[in-house]
Amino acid sequence: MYRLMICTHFAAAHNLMNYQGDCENLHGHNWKVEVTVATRELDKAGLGVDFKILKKETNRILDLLDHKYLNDLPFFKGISPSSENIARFVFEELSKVFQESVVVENVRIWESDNACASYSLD
Ligand SMILES: Nc1nc2c(c(=O)[nH]1)N=C([C@H](O)[C@H](O)COP(=O)(O)OP(=O)(O)OP(=O)(O)O)CN2
Ligand SMILES: [Zn+2]
Repeated sequence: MYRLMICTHFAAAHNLMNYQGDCENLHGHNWKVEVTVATRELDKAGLGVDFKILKKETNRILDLLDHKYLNDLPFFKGISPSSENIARFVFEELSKVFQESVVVENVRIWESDNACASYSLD
């Protein structure tokens, strides 16, 4: 199995729902996003998936979040826009993009240099 990972980022505002503390107030982050996909097959160029395509498709999804107030977006209606739920959103959207031979394994969302959450099917 080949595993590929790309890193990208977005910036947005949010406030956690049902949370008591600073993070219930409006604030923002520069989130770092790591996406891992797996494939058993390589194309004639020796690529599992072109990193350019993986970045482009991930960034297309992140554009839905970038410079937005996450709590206002349809996906987060009634769902707290935590790093966990952002990871699930990116995972589910990206999983719609690729054929069966390319499996999205993990999406990791870094909220700061020292705190991250990830989502995978396991
Ligand atoms: N499991 C999670 N815990 C928290 C999340 C989250 O998404 N998943 N999010 C937050 C808040 O968004 C908050 O902005 C982050 O708070 P905190 O970790 O305290 O960030 P700081 O920058 O203040 O970190 P320090 O290391 O204390 O400076 C909270 N928890
Ligand atoms: Zn936050």
